[in-house]
Amino acid sequence: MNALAATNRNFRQAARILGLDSKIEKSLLIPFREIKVECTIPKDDGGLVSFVGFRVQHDNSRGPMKGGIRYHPEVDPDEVNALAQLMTWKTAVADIPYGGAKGGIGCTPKELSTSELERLTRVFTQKIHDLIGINTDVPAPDMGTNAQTMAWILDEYSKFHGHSPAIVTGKPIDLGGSLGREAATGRGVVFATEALLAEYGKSIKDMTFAIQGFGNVGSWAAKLIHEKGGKVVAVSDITGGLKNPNGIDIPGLLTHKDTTGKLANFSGGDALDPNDLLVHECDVLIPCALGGVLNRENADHVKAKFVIEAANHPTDPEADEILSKKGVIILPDIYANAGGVTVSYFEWVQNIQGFMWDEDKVNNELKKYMTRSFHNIKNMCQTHNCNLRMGAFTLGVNRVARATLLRGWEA
Ligand SMILES: NC(=O)C1=CN([C@@H]2O[C@H](COP(=O)(O)OP(=O)(O)OC[C@H]3O[C@@H](n4cnc5c(N)ncnc54)[C@H](OP(=O)(O)O)[C@@H]3O)[C@@H](O)[C@H]2O)C=CC1
Ligand SMILES: O=C(O)CCC(=O)C(=O)O
Repeated sequence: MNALAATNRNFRQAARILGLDSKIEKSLLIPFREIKVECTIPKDDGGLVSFVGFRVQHDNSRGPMKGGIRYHPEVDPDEVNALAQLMTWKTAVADIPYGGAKGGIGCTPKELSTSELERLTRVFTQKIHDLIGINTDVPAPDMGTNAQTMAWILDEYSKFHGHSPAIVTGKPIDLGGSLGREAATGRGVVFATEALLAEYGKSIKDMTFAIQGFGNVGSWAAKLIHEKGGKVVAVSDITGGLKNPNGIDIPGLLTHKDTTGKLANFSGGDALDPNDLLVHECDVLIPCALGGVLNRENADHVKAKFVIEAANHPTDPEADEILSKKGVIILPDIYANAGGVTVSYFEWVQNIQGFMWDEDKVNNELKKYMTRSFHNIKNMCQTHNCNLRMGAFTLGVNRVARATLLRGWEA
């Protein structure tokens, strides 16, 4: 089942639990707008190369649409659609005044030079600049993009609309980015994990962790877990995996990845086949890379007792069912990774106010939002006798449906 079919299925199940009117259900399934653009750029060697870029704006009933832009070879319209819809439920679960959107370009960023990436980002921005805006649709980083990508979008957008720092979040601090945004998704994952473990009388220091992906989200999650006394026993990126039953030296590994660009060849552990990371012995598994990685092929072999979905849509519905039957507790993506968009919201607020918060304020507010959402999800689980994924979906869908109804349909 592809990401869109899986996301639609979860949404429909939540709609059924909530007894949602079928007309509202249908209107929430159809995205507000789907944009597909051709992006041709000159290569450094003088040749031309063409890419396809997407921006799907799913829903704006609760506020401007919000979501990252992904650069990855597997970006396709269905996946972007699913990720945009997930953003709508995520912003509603976090109770921040946004709708949902997502963008992407089908490319392999590691095969492009910095100048080629800059040209590609600028061409994409030229094609969509009149369809995004600080009160309509605010992009941010996702897989394969970063603060520099946001700086190029800000600059290109500002050529058409005047200086507009609030047009993107996750931008460099020097251009109005928020302190704490770079770490926010990983930090939110840690706050979410703490809230979940507390329900079982456990804390991070009692647990062993396996983390798939060591980019923005995975590396920050690993660092913060390590600082809290948790034992990270396995990690992986595209280049390979690493295991150490006594706990990996995460600060050392971060330095190694910074210097070499990869996890491979780090001396503080044994090599691990990256495909085995998800079924490695641990208490808590945190996928922080691609979608669909937990599926019917591997779900039955997962050893973890808890799965924290830091990636978007890492668990397909078949795996969801297998893991639930095994008693594995899954903290769903639309809550677990909401720390990023929550601090994006703080960044946007700071840009609009023209006033910068200090990092402690950002982190303390983030903890408040993550803790409050966890308790709201738990209440939905109790009310509807459902698991955490359906608790989060019903919470988000209900808020969006209420906003949609209140706004009405009069032309
Ligand atoms: N950035 C954010 O604020 C947010 C991100 N997310 C989600 O978190 C996930 C990760 O995003 P982010 O950290 O930003 O992305 P990055 O591009 O910074 O990092 C992605 C990481 O995944 C690794 N990776 C890719 N494919 C594989 C694979 N097959 N096996 C193992 N590792 C792999 C990459 O390896 P390598 O380093 O070798 O390239 C890299 O370490 C995505 O699902 C994203 O949608 C969710 C909310 C917010
Ligand atoms: O920070 C944001 O606006 C969006 C982050 C994102 O793309 C996500 O949560 O999946």
